[in-house]
Amino acid sequence: MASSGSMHLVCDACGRVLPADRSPGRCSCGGLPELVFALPESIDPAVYDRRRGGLDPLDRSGVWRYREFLPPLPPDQIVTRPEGNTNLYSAAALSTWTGCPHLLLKHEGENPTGSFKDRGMTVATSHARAVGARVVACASTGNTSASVAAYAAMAGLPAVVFLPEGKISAAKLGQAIAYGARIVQVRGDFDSAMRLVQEASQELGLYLLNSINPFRLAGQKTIVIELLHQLCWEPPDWIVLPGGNLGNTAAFGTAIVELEAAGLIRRRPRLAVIQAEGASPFYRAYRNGFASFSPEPAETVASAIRIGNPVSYDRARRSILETDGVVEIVTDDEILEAKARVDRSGIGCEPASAASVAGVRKLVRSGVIMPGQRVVALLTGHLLKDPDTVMAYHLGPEAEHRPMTNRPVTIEPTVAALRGVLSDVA
Ligand SMILES: Cc1ncc(COP(=O)(O)O)c(C=O)c1O
Ligand SMILES: N[C@@H](CCOP(=O)(O)O)C(=O)O
Repeated sequence: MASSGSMHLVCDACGRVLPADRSPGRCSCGGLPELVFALPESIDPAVYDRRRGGLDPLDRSGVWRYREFLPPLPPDQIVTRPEGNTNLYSAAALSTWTGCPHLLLKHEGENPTGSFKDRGMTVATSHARAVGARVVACASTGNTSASVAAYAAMAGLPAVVFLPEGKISAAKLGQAIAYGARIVQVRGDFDSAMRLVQEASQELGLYLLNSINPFRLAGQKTIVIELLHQLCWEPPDWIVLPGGNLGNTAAFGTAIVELEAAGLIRRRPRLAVIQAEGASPFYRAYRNGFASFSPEPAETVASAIRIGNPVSYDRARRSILETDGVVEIVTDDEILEAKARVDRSGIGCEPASAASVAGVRKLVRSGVIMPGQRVVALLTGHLLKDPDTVMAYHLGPEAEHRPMTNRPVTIEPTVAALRGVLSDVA
């Protein structure tokens, strides 16, 4: 690989050097591969302002613009749409509902395939191409498979995606089908699909594109880098994000430490990771002081974070410790109400994303987040990712007990009939 000389992989458990010229998998000791490359000791932030307005395809990407924090890969192998450049929003109704006046929402659903996964996928797929991978693969609750399928198609690589049968949204399945991935439905949950794909990638030589792959995490660091750039390098007090397989939690901690070391920020924002109550192994470990960790069966309406054995548990624990972070849980009802409110604000998101907004509200109510603090909550996926949940919320059997519901009406094609249903507004 032309420009990989200054990069290598080490096991984060035993320190062994691992090969960087193939799919980065677990070390034989079970540890996870960590990327090591030269990071900037200091950097003039003006370089990023200049690149933001540039025409170079790498400068236009909200990932590759920050390439000083990415592993060196041959530019001619880079697969990019481009990604990132996602907006920060405020909404008065959400500030009121959460009790957090200084709340911003960073919408990662604005990425090319509708979720944050594209930020990691551009880096990992480029590495896969640079090392001559023949087939790429992932296990997925839906978003990773959509992103893998799209980036593999752009790279001209076959993709195999392992999905828990019947457990991902039709919209996400439709994306993977449309982009041309080979779909393998596994009888079991996401965690069993994840186990299978790790075994299969070793046995069959598939290049693994899940977040166990540190090139994925390198790309996902740019969510934090870009948001701090948008805030003129003045960190918020909190960054609040949903936690599933915990790749983002891992990547965010690394990004914060690296940005501080490079002199771009002078203090660390705290991370608050929000899990669904029914899929909360990380929360349980946090509550026992990280003394032990046990995987558990997972169930939640937020299918994207229906994960009971997160691969990046150890990395994420480090991020919480390094940022004085917290982990909290929210119920499915809280997630659904938060989603309805984010949707009604005109911003919209998928259910797992709304966990972060529900989490802000809970953390304000418990006094962990102070009302005067500046908070950025991450919206991880687009509203259109999960229309089934929208329909169930607004039209399903529970609808009449839910806040913010919106039921379509059907009328005869006459103005008189219309008057009858619009009398409160027209
Ligand atoms: C929409 C969405 N939100 C949140 C998550 C959780 O992110 P992570 O696995 O990085 O914890 C996922 C997938 O895992 C996701 O697809
Ligand atoms: N929600 C994820 C689960 C897999 O996570 P990954 O970050 O390890 O790929 C998905 O969309 O599949």
